[in-house]
Amino acid sequence: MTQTSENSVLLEVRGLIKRFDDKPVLNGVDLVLPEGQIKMVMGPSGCGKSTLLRCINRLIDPCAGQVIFRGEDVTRADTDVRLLRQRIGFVFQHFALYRHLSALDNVTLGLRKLRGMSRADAVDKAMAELARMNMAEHAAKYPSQLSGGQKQRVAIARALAMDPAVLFFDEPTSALDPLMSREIVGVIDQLCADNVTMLCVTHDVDLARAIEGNVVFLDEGMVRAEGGANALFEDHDDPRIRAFFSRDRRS
Ligand SMILES: Nc1ncnc2c1ncn2[C@@H]1O[C@H](COP(=O)(O)OP(=O)(O)OP(=O)(O)O)[C@@H](O)[C@H]1O
Repeated sequence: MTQTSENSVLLEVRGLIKRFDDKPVLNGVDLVLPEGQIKMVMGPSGCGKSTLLRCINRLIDPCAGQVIFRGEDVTRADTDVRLLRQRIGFVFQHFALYRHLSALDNVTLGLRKLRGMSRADAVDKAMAELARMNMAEHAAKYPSQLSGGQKQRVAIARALAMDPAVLFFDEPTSALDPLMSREIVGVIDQLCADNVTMLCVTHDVDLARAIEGNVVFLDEGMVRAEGGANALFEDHDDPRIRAFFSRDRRS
């Protein structure tokens, strides 16, 4: 890990509140993500992790609080939501690749449709990102011909190809067997070394430990603890946090 703590702030969440039909889900979440760093969001099922990601990229609107993205309040009504989403690369648990497109065309699609790139330029850019993910030799294959780990590499290449300011991961290893999970842990570790800014929702204790990133522990819609992954797991004095991690270790 070569990340430093001196970087400027890319994303700041201030007092974020979200209710669904009067049911509180986020109860005042604060979070700071410096440029070039990774933050892992962990916590029990239903504590609001995905809701937090969706509020930040305005797939849903928070009830109160602010999201400051490179100094700009993107919760304002006049925010250019399309531009905001272009600055956030999203990597999903189940890859979300188009089955009828090759790995290469899954990556070129956004470059051509959203960026208006020529086919030749899009292919150059896509091949560079696939090579970065060690997937160049599989570029012509369709998702059904790829392993889960390879599909996730293509999904990451697709997100990176759009030159996002930050990558959001929503459970990037949950759909993978242990061997493929380790493969993706290696990829994320490499992105950390490359100073890619990342916000990663995960249940995967092994991922959080291996990456040694900063962990935000969310419970009942609030940040209950924050710190280095290994320190939180081993030394935290809150029994709920210890219970969470010991339960995960057995699963
Ligand atoms: N669109 C919605 N309408 C109503 N309730 C919702 C909606 N989206 C999420 N919720 C509720 O909000 C709570 C938090 O959901 P969320 O998916 O953010 O949790 P999570 O921490 O990501 O869970 P998991 O770890 O199981 O994925 C849950 O009780 C969920 O049922």
